[in-house]
This record gives sequence, C-alpha cells and structure tokens, in this order.
Amino acid sequence: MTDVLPPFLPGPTGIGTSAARLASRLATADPEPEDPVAEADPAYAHRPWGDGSAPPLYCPVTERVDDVLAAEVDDRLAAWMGECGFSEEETGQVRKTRFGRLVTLAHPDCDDVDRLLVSAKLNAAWWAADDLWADDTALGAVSEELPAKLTLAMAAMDPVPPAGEFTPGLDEALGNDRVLVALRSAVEYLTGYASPAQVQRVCYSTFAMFVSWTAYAAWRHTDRRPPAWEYLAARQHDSFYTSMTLIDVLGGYELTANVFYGPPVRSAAIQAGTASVLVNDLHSVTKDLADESPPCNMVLQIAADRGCSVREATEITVGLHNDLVRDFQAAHRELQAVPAPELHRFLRGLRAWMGGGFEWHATNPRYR
Ligand SMILES: CC(C)=CCC/C(C)=C(/C)COP(=O)(O)OP(=O)(O)O
Repeated sequence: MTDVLPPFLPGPTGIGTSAARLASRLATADPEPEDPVAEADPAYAHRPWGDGSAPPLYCPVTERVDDVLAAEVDDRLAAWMGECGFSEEETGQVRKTRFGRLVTLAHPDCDDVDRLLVSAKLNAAWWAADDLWADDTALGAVSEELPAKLTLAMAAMDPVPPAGEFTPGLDEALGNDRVLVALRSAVEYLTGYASPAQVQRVCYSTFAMFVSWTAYAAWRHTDRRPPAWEYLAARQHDSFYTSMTLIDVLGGYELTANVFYGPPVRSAAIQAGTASVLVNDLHSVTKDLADESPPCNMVLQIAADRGCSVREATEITVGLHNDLVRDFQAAHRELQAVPAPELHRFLRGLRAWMGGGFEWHATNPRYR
C-alpha cells in the first residue's frame, strides 16, 4: 500500500461543510437535504432512537450483533477490572454498561476475544477516568483535581524513562489509583497486538482528548458556559475517534501512519468519531441534567445559546449528526478510487463503528 495518498484525492471536506450547514441550521432549522444516490445505500438507514419522538438518526446499519461473543468479552473485562483494583460494585456497574458488547458491535471484523479485549480494556479505562475523575460529581469528580490526574494518566500510558530518585514516587502514585493501573495495563496489553506507531497513535489521541477534558473542567470550575461551536471544537477531539484508532489493530492489519493521518482519512475519521459522540450526547441529556453540576453536552449548549427548548436543540443536534454522516459517506465514496485494500477496510471499519455505537447507545441501560 502506498504511504501517501495520490494528490488528486480531495482534501478534507466534511467538518467545514457540516459547520456551514450547522450555522444555517442554527439560524433556520432547515429540513435535511436528500441525495437519492446516498439514501439508496443499504449500508445506511434512518434509525429511530430514544422514545421515538425526535427525528431519526441517519446512520450506518449495525453489521453484527453477537451477544454470546459479547458476554465472553464482558466476563473477561470484569475479571480484569477486578485485578486492576475496581470494587465489586464498580465491576458490577461495568458489567451492566457492557463495554464488551460495545466493542463486539463496533468491530464486526474481529471474532477474537483476546483482540476484542484490547478495545474493551481501553474503552473501559477511558470511561472510568471520564466518570470518576471528570464528569460524575456523585462519583467524586472534582474539576480542580482533573488536570494533575490526567498528567499522571499520560505517564501511566506512555511510560517515562527512569529518573533516579524521582522515579519511586511516580511508580507509587501509578500503582495506587485503580484508573491509572487500568490505563497502564490496557496499553501494555495493546502492545501485544499493535505496532509502535499504532500504540502511539492511541496514546496521543487519548492525550488530545484529555486536553478537551481540562477545558470542560475549567468551564465547570469558572461557571462558564461555552457556546455550542466552542464545545463542538473540544468535542471533536474528545470523541469516539479515540476508540476508532483501534479499528485496524482489532482487524489484524495496519493502516500506515501517513495514510492514517493523511487529510482525507483524518477528516473522515474525525467525522465518524464526532457523529458517534453526538449520538452519545443525544442519549445522555437526561443523565447529564441529573448531575448537580451538569457536564457539557451539545444539546444543552445549543438550548442555552438559542434559548430554545431541549426538544428543538435535539432536532438541531440530530441534523448536525446526519450532515456529518452524509459527509463521511461522500468522503468514503470518493476514497473508493484509491487502490489500497487496507484503506478500504479501515473506512468500512469507521462506518461499522458508527453503526455499532448507535446500537449500543440505543439499547444501553446507562442512557435510560
Ligand atoms: C473514547 C472514550 C470512550 C472516552 C470516554 C469518554 C468519552 C470521550 C465519551 C465518548 C463519552 O462521553 P461522555 O462523557 O459524554 O459519555 P457519557 O454520556 O458519560 O456516557
């Protein structure tokens, strides 16, 4: 496979296009455009969600539902979390949330439980950091403490070389917090399946995600409500893009760094990750509103910006999501011209992740 995509390929078209459409939709709530060719693609559907009262999400279909395989991944994940130091109550909660099911839905080209666990462990560890440190006040999240914890998380994931008398203190800290233990163990496990470039891709997309978390913490701490555009800019680096960096690892192949980071592929992956995380925001509104200090959420930011109802803000968010998916779909179609089997597999993996992520959110007790 060539390392650099041919120059005739289009550069990023998606986020800019969607942002322009969002701007006009924020002003007018336009009906969605229809492209008969795209709409006829059997890989996509208008999928009802929630209680069915909001407009459907235009989303890839779910390629695989295998609850036997998912249960096996969930069992092994719960055992691993116990080894990392999570309490029985916490592992019970993780069992209910079923990250094993998430990754089984999201990676339909992987049947191997050991490989599925690469993604299950990392997603569970990311979510543990997000819930326990960043988002959930009732679970002890304290905004002022978050940046220092995230700094240690980087040291746990991307071990620093020995530094003499300063190393034992760090080692002790890394061993004393179950979230740090989980992050370190998940990356160690990843290295058994991934190339160094893939491992660092996972680490650095996580670190970019952490920067967004610190912005949320600062906004919370200072009681500043960011406008929707600013929240979205943060959310685009705090999205399921991070989870999607594992698509080729689970598939047992490698998209080389220059293709992975080439503008058209990077743009398509960010579109897919952002669309998937908007599905999360749509499902999380009630949960987020229940927090004594509600975390940022695209629906809530739009409602506050425009002084409109949650229902109207939901419709606008659905529209943005659907535009992103349509932009992804168009980019995917254009990239079919590149003679690169791994690239096609990866793009199909992005599409499958969106379909699996939708299914998981739509059926998960965490969002009821
Ligand atoms: C990549 C990953 C799984 C990170 C964990 C946090 C994250 C970026 C999410 C996608 C979840 O966002 P959020 O905190 O809004 O999720 P919940 O609504 O709490 O499930």
